[in-house]
Amino acid sequence: MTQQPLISCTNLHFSFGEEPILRDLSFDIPRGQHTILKGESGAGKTTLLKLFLGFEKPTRGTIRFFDDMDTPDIRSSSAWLPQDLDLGSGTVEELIRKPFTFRLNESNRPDREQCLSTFSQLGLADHTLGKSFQSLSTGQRQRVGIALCHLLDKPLLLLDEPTSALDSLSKQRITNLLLANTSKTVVSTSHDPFWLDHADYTVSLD
Ligand SMILES: Nc1ncnc2c1ncn2[C@@H]1O[C@H](COP(=O)(O)OP(=O)(O)OP(=O)(O)O)[C@@H](O)[C@H]1O
Repeated sequence: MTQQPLISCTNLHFSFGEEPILRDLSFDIPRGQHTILKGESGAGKTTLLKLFLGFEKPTRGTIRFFDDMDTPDIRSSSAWLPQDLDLGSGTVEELIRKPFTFRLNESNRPDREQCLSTFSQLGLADHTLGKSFQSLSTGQRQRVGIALCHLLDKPLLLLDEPTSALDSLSKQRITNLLLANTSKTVVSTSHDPFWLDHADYTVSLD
């Protein structure tokens, strides 16, 4: 029996003003799999993730979330890694603890050992926790964001170009951390041949 998808898009259109971005897209996001949205720069990959998150609304067509993934709830059920993540000012530890102060995430609040273990799996030194987030390199910021997505432990991960600033060892580490868990649905955008090799499905926006 074919499993019900987690997200289903039907005849999806999206325009910014007069500028059409997405035209008549229909596809499913299968649960427990890694789907990559691919397409040339400007094709609308980030925009599609924002439509999933409800930050933008389709001009026409529908996005249907199954099970507990109702549209108003999508942000509670997902961890989002934006491109060029900026968590603000403060130490890495202060900033990654912040989302766990919300009632929604309280039950997943990690202890220091869990934070350090996740950091270590991503090749981030222990002392990174005490550093100012603003002082980190782009690749370190990206890995801190990935650590946070992992620690939030949500059923859906929405990752915008998660490997764009990373070397091959870091890419492998992310693959091991995020893609080994088949209970999670991962949707990412990418141009990266290494990451594209780790897709179960791809959706082309070209
Ligand atoms: N807020 C906005 N207002 C108007 N146009 C926008 C806005 N955000 C994005 N666009 C336009 O929508 C198009 C798609 O942008 P998007 O960021 O989704 O592309 P992308 O496929 O993720 O590109 P890249 O691979 O370069 O990150 C681009 O032409 C962009 O200029």
